[in-house]
Amino acid sequence: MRAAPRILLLFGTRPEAIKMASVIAALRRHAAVTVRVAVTGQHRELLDQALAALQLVPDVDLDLMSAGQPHRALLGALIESIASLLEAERPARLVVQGDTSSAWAGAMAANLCGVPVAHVEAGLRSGDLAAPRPEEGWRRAITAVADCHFAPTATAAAALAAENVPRGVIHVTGNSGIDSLLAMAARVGASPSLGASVTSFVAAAGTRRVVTVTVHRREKDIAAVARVARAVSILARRDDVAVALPTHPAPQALALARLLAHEPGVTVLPSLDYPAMVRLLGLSHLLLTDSGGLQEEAPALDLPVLVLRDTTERPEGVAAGCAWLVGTDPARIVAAATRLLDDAAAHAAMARARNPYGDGRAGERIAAILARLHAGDGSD
Ligand SMILES: CC(=O)N[C@@H]1[C@@H](OP(=O)(O)OP(=O)(O)OC[C@H]2O[C@@H](n3ccc(=O)[nH]c3=O)[C@H](O)[C@@H]2O)O[C@H](CO)[C@@H](O)[C@@H]1O
Repeated sequence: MRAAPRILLLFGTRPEAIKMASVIAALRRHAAVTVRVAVTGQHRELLDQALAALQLVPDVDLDLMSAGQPHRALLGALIESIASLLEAERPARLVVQGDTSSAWAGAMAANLCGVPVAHVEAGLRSGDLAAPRPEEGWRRAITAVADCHFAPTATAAAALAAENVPRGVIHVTGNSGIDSLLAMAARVGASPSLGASVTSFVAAAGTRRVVTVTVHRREKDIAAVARVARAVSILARRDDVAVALPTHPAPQALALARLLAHEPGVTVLPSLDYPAMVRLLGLSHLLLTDSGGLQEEAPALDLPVLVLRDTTERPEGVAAGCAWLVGTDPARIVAAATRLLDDAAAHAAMARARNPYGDGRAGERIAAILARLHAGDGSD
């Protein structure tokens, strides 16, 4: 009797868990493959919060994060532990997602061990190795060792083709983050107790319009964070606005929270669990962010987004009219936000623009391709 080939999915952070969840669920419906899930624990607390919200239980937990660990020490530990895991598990394929250090280390360890790599969310490029660093470099390195590339959009597929990745191994699937978002928005809509940690903020906001702000990119220097803080403090003084500031363990997010903690119109929230974040986004009038995942999610919820970065690897949202790239200049941020707060037609045009990131079925498409690729490779 032939054993079904194993597909190992590996990740370590909150956004990866959110974007892998639908791929894992869809792959588990294919009897021709055995699905194994391993987590690195790269961002322990936020990962665990997301796993719980998604009802996802990993088969293996490498638990590699430790307090005060320098990033380069984490990278070494990741390579060592993932290579040992691959030797023990002997999967037919490793699947990684996006651009985190866990994804990079997984792809490099698999290359070392001769395990083929599939990359979910392939082909994103800012064109600048320094923004975001290290993610832009990690993406390019993963592309170099993968032999199966799941591009979320035609733009991402074209970026891969321009780097000479053969067309036959590039698949345009949509972004799997939209699958999880739509599923979670439906769950949150049906259950008032889900994501209840934002309820008191929402009650206090009353009739004021909610402006949600998140900043956590590690390449942002403190001066850039201070510029964003200045812009947010000006917006928060409007009597028709309530600013929600969910934090993050990254120093940039903590610095922004410190700078805005005493502004009366700003509510600093802890890092929200995924249902609470989805509830907050659903109630927001405007989103200001440097997050990658939030740039994708906002258009699917008809929420205009101002991107607090100078470049983005997600030009589709800007081209579709769902997002404006505003950088970190306070005057520019305030002018854009003021326009969207005061000009209902401008806000409506942005909210109505078509979401370019997917239809909620990316996980199904990715799973079908992986199952087809490995259906014949069982071992005796
Ligand atoms: C450079 C870059 O763009 N890199 C991205 C990066 O991550 P990111 O920038 O998207 O990271 P975050 O902002 O942390 O996550 C976002 C998710 O978290 C939810 N959320 C947010 C705040 C909160 O309080 N509670 C929550 O639940 C939110 O709804 C959303 O789903 O890694 C990904 C994986 O490889 C890549 O895809 C991706 O390119």
